[in-house]
Amino acid sequence: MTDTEPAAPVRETAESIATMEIRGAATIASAAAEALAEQAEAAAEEAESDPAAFRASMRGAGRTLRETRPTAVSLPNALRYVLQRMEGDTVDELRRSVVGAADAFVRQLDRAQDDLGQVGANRLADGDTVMTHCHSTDALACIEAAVDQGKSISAVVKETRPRQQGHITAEQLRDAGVPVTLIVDSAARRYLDEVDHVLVGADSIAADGGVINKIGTSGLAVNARERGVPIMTAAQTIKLHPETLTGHTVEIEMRDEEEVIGSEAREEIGEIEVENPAFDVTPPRYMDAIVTEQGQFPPESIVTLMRELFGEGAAEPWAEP
Ligand SMILES: O=P(O)(O)OC[C@H]1O[C@H](OP(=O)(O)O)[C@H](O)[C@@H]1O
Repeated sequence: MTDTEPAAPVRETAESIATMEIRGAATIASAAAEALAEQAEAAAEEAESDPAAFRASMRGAGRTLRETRPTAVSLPNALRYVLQRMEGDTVDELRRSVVGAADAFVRQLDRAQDDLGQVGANRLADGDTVMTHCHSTDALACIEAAVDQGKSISAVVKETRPRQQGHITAEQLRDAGVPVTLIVDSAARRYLDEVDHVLVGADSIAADGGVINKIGTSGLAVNARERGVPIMTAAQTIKLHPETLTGHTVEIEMRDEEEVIGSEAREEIGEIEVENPAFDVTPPRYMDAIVTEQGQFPPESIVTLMRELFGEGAAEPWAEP
């Protein structure tokens, strides 16, 4: 480990996030916090009695993790939570503060998901069918809580091209005892007449209530509105994007074309332009509710909660001083 190179656990976590072996906004946040805790242990040995070296090493790890994927704000919010709580005069004090903050962050994340699951479950009635998009642990928490409340829930699960995270959703819902019908994305509108709710997660929520989620969410939301089917986003407050309070937009990740068109098909078709945006923005007017651990909000009012939680702005404690 050198000044610029973080310890192995951070490098491995960063690589796994970039390749989407670790994916899903909440899971990414929790993996990043845990990697910082491991970095703190390694840096404490390396830095011995040099607090400045320890701090520099933690900032470097933060930068490596931050650079993996751009859209899910839960990642920088996790790094902020942990690194802003790094305090102490000695390396050992600094180490303990980082490990403690990372641990508190992960516990808070789990609790928030349980709490928002209860709120989301209250919106679902016994006998309801829910349509899902992609794979969101926050969204699944709502269905699982409804099932725990004794409600009978069925699901229509969109496969979610190009990475087909819908398969994970289908498997997990089936294992939770929820009858599942898997459909291709383009069949969604046809099935909207058969569902009572659309339920999606979020990677980021903007100050105007726009929901940034897996590509295809905005089209689904417009169709749901046209069919009169309510659509909700399940999102812990770590998905609130503080930079949008000051007018910044959320960067949409563009992924490799290989996810859209494999090498064989590419060879057959020949030269052709391919684009692969991973996310899109659903305007607040097409979303009925944002369900968080602090209750449900009309999208347009989420800015109030955002100011309360992130009003001090979007610090970058991983930046070089
Ligand atoms: O935090 P949870 O609710 O688990 O997931 C939130 C969102 O993260 C995922 O992104 P990706 O699959 O990492 O690109 C999906 O867009 C999902 O809706």
